[in-house]
Amino acid sequence: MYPKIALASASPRRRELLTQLGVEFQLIAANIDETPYTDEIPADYVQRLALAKAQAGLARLSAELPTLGSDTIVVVQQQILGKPTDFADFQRMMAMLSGSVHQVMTAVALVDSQRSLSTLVQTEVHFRLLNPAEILHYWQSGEPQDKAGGYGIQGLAGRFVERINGSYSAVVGLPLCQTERLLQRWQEQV
Ligand SMILES: Cc1cn([C@H]2C[C@H](O)[C@@H](COP(=O)(O)OP(=O)(O)OP(=O)(O)O)O2)c(=O)[nH]c1=O
Repeated sequence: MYPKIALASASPRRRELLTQLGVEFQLIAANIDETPYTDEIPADYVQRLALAKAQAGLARLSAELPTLGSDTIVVVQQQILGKPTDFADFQRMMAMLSGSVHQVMTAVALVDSQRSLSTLVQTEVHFRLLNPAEILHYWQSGEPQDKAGGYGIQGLAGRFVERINGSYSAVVGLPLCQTERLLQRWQEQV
């Protein structure tokens, strides 16, 4: 149904979500510098990274395919939370998320040497209050370490989430509905 694509990602979640769409894909590594520019706003940052991942992946392919890159960030009090570097960093993040509302932004970009399409999906996530014992316990589970904002809604941290307003799959790493729409737009343009 959709053209075969390349997925420029090392994330197992993105792999699973793309499989859910029934898209045939090959994996390609895309290592990019994720440092934000000075004064870069979160929406610009996440879109720039998704595009950079897609372009880096495309550049490594031996035979060209439309290449998809994606990036997810957690934004709270105008700050971008990436992956926690250590326990102290994680504690700082949990203190900001506990009992409050934050935004999860996921950008998706699809590129080849001729064109580029992208989308940005924003979801509001409401966390209940967290206590120090469960924060320590959660860190020790090993789940927070490779995740933006230090949590996985699809895992043990699901219990912290009172409600969301937006796309669940976007929080996990790839918005299913909007990504499918992107693939449809890509095909229609040919
Ligand atoms: C908020 C949240 C993030 N995440 C994940 C999604 C992303 O994999 C990760 C955010 O980091 P990213 O830098 O977006 O992606 P990544 O480094 O894991 O993979 P890639 O190779 O594609 O760059 O956090 C969850 O799995 N669940 C959640 O609830």
